[in-house]
Amino acid sequence: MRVAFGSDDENDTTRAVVQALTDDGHEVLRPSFATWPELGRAVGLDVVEGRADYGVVMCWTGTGTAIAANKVPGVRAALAWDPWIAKGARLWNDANVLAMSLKRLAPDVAVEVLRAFLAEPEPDPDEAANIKAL
Ligand SMILES: O=C(CO)[C@H](O)[C@H](O)COP(=O)(O)O
Repeated sequence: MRVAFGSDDENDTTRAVVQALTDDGHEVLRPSFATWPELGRAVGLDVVEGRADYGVVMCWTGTGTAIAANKVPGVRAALAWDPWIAKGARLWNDANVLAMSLKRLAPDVAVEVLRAFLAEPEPDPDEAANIKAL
């Protein structure tokens, strides 16, 4: 898949996420930005304008980039910190952008969260009306 990735800082966790995307055969897009609000918007635009299938945004907390991405119409960004939350974001919310904290997730946990998010191909049809109402 094509995954747009942006992070406002770099550490072992962000490097592990990018490495996992590459190892898993995804095409990684790296939009340019200066600030974390721009980062969320740039990744969100890559998704809604069709350059990427999914987005991954990271900042110290994950929250700011999630809010910024969610300001882009059509983006459903979810802040996730464990694989179950990430899976649920895809399954029950049809999230198209994953947001994670680069400070609070260990590299192996962030990679597990990432893989859980990208492994869930289709939302639960029972949630279609709720997702449409978002
Ligand atoms: O977590 C964040 C936003 O939610 C940012 O990463 C954190 O606030 C640091 O930003 P800056 O380097 O611009 O001060």
